[in-house]
Amino acid sequence: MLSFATLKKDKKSYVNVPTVPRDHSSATSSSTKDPVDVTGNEPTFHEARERLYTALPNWIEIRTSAAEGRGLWTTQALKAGSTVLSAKPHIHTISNKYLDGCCSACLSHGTPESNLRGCTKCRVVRYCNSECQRTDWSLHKLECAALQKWFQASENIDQPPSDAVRCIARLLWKKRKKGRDSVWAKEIDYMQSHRLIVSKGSDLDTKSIENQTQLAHSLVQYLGVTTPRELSEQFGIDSAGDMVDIISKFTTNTFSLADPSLTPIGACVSPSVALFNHSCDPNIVVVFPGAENENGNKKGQPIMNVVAIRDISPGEQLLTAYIDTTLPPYLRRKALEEAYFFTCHCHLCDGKPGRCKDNNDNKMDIDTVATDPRESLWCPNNCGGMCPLPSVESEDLSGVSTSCATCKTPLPYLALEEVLDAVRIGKEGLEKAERLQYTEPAQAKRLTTNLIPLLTSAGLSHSAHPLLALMRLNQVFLIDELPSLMTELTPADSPSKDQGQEVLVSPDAQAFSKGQQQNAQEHLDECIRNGSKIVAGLSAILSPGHPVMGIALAELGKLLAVDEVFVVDSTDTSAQFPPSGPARLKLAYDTLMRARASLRIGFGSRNEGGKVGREVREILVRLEKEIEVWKTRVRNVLGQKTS
Ligand SMILES: C[S@@+](CC[C@H](N)C(=O)[O-])C[C@H]1O[C@@H](n2cnc3c(N)ncnc32)[C@H](O)[C@@H]1O
Repeated sequence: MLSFATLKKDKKSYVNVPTVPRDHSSATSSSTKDPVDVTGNEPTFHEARERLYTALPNWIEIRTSAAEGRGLWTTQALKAGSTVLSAKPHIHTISNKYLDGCCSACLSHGTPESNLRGCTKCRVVRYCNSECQRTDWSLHKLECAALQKWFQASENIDQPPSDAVRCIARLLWKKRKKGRDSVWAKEIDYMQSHRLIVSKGSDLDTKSIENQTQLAHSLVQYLGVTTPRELSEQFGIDSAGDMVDIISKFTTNTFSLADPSLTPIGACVSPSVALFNHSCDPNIVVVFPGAENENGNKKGQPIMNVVAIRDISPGEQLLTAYIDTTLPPYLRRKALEEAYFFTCHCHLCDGKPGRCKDNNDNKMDIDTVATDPRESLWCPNNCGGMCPLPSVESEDLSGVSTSCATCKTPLPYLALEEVLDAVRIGKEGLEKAERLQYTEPAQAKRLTTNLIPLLTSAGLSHSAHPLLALMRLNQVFLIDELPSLMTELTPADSPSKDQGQEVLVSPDAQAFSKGQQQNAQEHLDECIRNGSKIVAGLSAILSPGHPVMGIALAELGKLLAVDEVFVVDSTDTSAQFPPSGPARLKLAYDTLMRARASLRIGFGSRNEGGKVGREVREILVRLEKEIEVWKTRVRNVLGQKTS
């Protein structure tokens, strides 16, 4: 997902921040109140403010509140799809998993043709070309030496240090290069740290302390310093507290670096962008338009774009989501408390969907509270409505009942217990499949494939957790395994009549056996069915302009636009999904039109919906031509019949 998500998995933090009421009304402009005592450095944030955050346009105000610290407010109206700001991250790193496949400077994915060239000294990072290598050299030369030493230190080590260690090291090297008094360094110094909470925390969990200690040790080893004095002189880290501070700043303010299809490929830090606070119903998103963006930004300079995903009024706070907002409230709350030390009080978290006790611990009728699509069941009477599902984790469920919010048909108590058991099994299976997806993909795929029917037959809606997450993971495997037969078909081929059959067979597909053709078609259709359920699930949760929505629609539209192996030559395709022939082309066209509209918001209209938006536009042009060919063919057939 977007935002800070992936790195958080590596670095569970220690204590929960005390719950504080959300109080925007008390937010003050930065000119009247300093925010948090972030560093103790002089000058104070208030004095330094004038020189800092030049990436922010002047119509964005920094205000502070007791509950949230600093945040950003707009003083002007913003249209959905408008770019709020473009910032060059202070630092970025490609994660270990993508080092071989992405250019470490401009983030472009390597292709067999482009052949990313590896650094011949460290043999860890890769670049598109010498221009990208040059752009990164001033930092990579330090990194390169550190990586070589890292591998020399132990023959058994064949992995670079963790993503977090590599990113913090780049940050410290660059800070040293820029100078401690530079604006660049001050912006880092003034980033929010939870050092005080962390240091005071009495109920730290041991695993987190171990992780943090391990991270600090690896960092010191990687930086190549051997004495506290070196650490202090070279990097301004004078004590263990300072070390906690820099790690905390990093984990609190780091964004996932995503490619144009939203795959998280690394981490980056931008102090200006880090000033946006969190909401589970965000009005802005942070996206990375890729190397060739509309501003003519040169390769080798990744850019973060902050985009409004709905119309925003003057005076509203600009809020992004730090976590996956398709998760149900109890999981979002846990993720935010563990990683960011706050309890979210956005309207979705305080709306109490899925709860069966009120704030005074009184049992409520589950159907009297709003249905959260993330915790919902289809109506047992099939009226099309939904029943709210109590959260599996938190509450005493004895005697709790639920019924359809539309027709009020109750779900029998025993059935509810069975559903909740299925949800628990699904949750455990999802966690396991997520852990195994890179190391043992076949097992991860098997898990998702087996659990989806279990949860579907339990009545979970497409948007419910963990069904939606399982379908999304399963789709990754299905698309990966899309038979080569499908991808080998050239898009412009038009099907030809197979003698005496009710089907038309693509000429390229004729090179394959009938069985292979059937399997390929069935596999493609399964991907399409799964993709359309994912789109339905996401639509119930995300705003139409959310980039995740745009990418899911684009993926589905592209699958529908893949040439069929068999085209069912029948006029009655109403019962069949996905449809075949012209009906399928039409559905592909409509889906891609929706994708385009969504991408033009989520990735910015100025940017034509990003790289995927531009791809979609090209496919639409091709589909228009194909639809025209079908129409002409139908006109010709009709003409022959009447003459
Ligand atoms: C990336 S920083 C955001 C900027 C930060 N408020 C500052 O003053 O620099 C993330 C931190 O801001 C605070 N924060 C962000 N969103 C919040 C929210 N909705 N409620 C309470 N605190 C929030 C939390 O302390 C969190 O760890």
